Amino acid sequence: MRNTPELPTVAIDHVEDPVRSSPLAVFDEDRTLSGRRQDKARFDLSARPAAAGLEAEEISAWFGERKVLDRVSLSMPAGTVTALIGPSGCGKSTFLRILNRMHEMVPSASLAGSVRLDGQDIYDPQQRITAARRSIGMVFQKANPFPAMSIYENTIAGLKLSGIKATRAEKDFLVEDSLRKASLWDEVKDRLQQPGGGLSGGQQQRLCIARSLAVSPQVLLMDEPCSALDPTSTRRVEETIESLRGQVTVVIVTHNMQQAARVSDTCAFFLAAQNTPGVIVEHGDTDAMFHSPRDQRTSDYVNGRFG
Ligand SMILES: Nc1ncnc2c1ncn2[C@@H]1O[C@H](COP(=O)(O)OP(=O)(O)OP(=O)(O)O)[C@@H](O)[C@H]1O
Repeated sequence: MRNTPELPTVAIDHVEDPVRSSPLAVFDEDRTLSGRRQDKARFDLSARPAAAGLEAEEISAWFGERKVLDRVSLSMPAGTVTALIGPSGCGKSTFLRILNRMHEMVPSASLAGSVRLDGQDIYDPQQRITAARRSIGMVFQKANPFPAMSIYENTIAGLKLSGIKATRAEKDFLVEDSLRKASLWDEVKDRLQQPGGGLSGGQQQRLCIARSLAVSPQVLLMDEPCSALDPTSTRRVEETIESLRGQVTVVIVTHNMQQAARVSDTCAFFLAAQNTPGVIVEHGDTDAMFHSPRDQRTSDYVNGRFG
């Protein structure tokens, strides 16, 4: 990966109204003393959206003049886990960042093609960037909790940034629920007010997953989330992915073939031949990709013969 920015998963673009675009907010009609109507945002757990399918169609990407992806199409069905595999530099992370509009944050970057979330083009000019980023969360290779913020506040940081009001009981519920889903609750339940930066690397990564889950994403993108973790932490993250199946659509970039085989339903093998942009050589059912690939290059890669 190159030096693209590592942002919190809940980056907010202040030009837009973050409350209006939040999937967790409902609006109560309220009247001020002068009789003027005003809407008040409040937290509503029942408003949590279901997993959504992602369809990438004919995606090409450039950094300056250099084309790094060429007409890549991939369907990521709702509630499934898709692994993106392939040698270094073939465009997996670039593709992942295109799925939640992070690629466009790199000044020289451009792209062509479309990404549809439940049929809606996230690049449609009518669509808000913040809405796309909130529905499509991201976890990075390097854990990035807010170090001085408590574990409790870290978990619900997205709620706060969205300006959504929640009662103490609702926040407590969300903190526990998100930390449980991220397989971290038992380890931190007695020290929720301690700083997130005081956790181990593996725990920090799971805290970041909990923070992403707390804003109820429909899709969770994970860019080599275990590459800096020990085997135990890796197993916990994989358990989390397993438990999210059906509830959230997960797309994970991994260099670990055993991990791809363990966690994913479908796999996409990316490859960039010398001086050419990355393409998907083969994609399909993970079992088939590992045991009876159609393309010799896929067979060579999954069996460790190159890359
Ligand atoms: N910010 C950037 N500016 C210029 N070129 C970039 C930038 N980020 C990535 N690239 C280039 O785009 C190509 C694809 O990079 P990308 O990080 O998407 O590949 P990758 O398959 O995820 O690699 P890795 O597995 O090593 O993370 C590479 O040639 C890389 O050098």
